[in-house]
Amino acid sequence: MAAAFAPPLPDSWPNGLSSRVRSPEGRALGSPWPASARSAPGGEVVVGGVGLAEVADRFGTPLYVLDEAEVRARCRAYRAALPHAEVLYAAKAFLCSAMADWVAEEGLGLDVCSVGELRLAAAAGFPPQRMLLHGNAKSPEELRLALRLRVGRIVIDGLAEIPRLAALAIADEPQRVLVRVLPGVAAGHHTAVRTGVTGQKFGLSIEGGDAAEAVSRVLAQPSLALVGLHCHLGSQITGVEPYLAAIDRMVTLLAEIRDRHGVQFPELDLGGGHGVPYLAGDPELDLADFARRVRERLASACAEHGLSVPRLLVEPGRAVVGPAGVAIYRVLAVKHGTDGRVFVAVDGGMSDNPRPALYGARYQARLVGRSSQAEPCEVDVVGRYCEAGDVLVPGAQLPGDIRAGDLLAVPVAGAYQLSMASSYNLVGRPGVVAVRDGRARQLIRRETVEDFLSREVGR
Ligand SMILES: Cc1ncc(COP(=O)(O)O)c(C=O)c1O
Ligand SMILES: N[C@@H](CCCC[NH3+])C(=O)O
Repeated sequence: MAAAFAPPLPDSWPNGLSSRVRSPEGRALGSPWPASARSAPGGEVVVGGVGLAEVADRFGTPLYVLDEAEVRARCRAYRAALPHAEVLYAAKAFLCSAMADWVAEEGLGLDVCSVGELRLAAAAGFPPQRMLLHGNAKSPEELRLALRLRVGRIVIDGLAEIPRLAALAIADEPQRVLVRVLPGVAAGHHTAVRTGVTGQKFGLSIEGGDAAEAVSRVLAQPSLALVGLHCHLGSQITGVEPYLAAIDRMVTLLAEIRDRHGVQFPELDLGGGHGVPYLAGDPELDLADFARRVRERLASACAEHGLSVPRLLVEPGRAVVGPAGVAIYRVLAVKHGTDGRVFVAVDGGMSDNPRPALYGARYQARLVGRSSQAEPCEVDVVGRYCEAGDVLVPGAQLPGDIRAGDLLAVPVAGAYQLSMASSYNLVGRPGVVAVRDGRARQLIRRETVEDFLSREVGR
């Protein structure tokens, strides 16, 4: 479908990383739609030059559409904003071979956290030297594979991991490692994703002394080369302040390490967590502001302690891929409850997007592929899974004549949806299609009953 002269959606504007729309207080406000999204005749919405209703008809629903140009633009925006830093895409947000290719071609590194992510990325040709392995419970298989592939860095997450990794690594070719520290600063959209403080399973605490102890033990291992410290505060953070507070704590620790061991590290990894808008006008992390203030604070904190400034590493996941994705569902049933509530049930739900059920995450939904003059009404967009909590968009505003067979598009679907999807009710996970320059390319096919049967043994 041609998109050349189609107008932008009413709630779409240059979004995310360009941050041209601001609140009266100067905060960056985002659009939930990819920058390429356009309205087209007949209620069609065009993304990457391709109509959403058109791809839904072609590939079936539920379907996840990824705007390749949006992913690439976001990678480039990171490199432009942080030219001296190393930007590693956090694969847990979403990974497939094409995604690995785009990220590699745009010059980012890759943060992986399992054998699966490691092997998929390596098979796609992603250079292991540009990968970094995370995990609070790394298996022996993971450690061995990471060492065999010679990944760029392994992030040590606990004291017990040090002798295990050191025994597997070779002193002649020391493995580069970082130590994951809890700076005592946490932020993010839900307690389940706030990881910068004690009381949760990740990292080594500063106050309790575990972080300093880990550094001493790693330095004593000839097969490990400690290149820096790491922290990750949480996910969906929209302000810069938590990162600045973390820098202060991390640099103080770096100075203590210098005083005790006489070493200075070349790297400091601030993790990911950069927030994106899910609803029109939501706040988002302003990347330019982040880049400027983080650079300044790191320089001033290091100067105060007489340290040389380490190279910055960041690990954004959601901010690279989240706004590039749109989920498309078909309405299967509309039910009018006796209490006046209207339930619009679609052919996906909590198995392809568990975020509303897990975190109360908010989304918006939009009718696509049909124009309607009907007055908007408030409905709950629910899924098809066997739980009352399977509500995708509570209180959605949709045309009053919404009916079975209609298509709904839910933006900001690129991160932590398919990567956390399940096979609940054996419905099968949706397929993924990449759109670019008016062309649609299937990246992942829909999961089928044959896939489930193929895993059964002895039948
Ligand atoms: C260690 C680490 N790095 C990076 C990320 C990516 O986070 P986000 O997708 O919020 O940028 C995560 C997940 O929160 C993480 O645990
Ligand atoms: N899955 C979470 C983010 C977790 C990030 C992983 N450390 C979310 O959707 O918000």
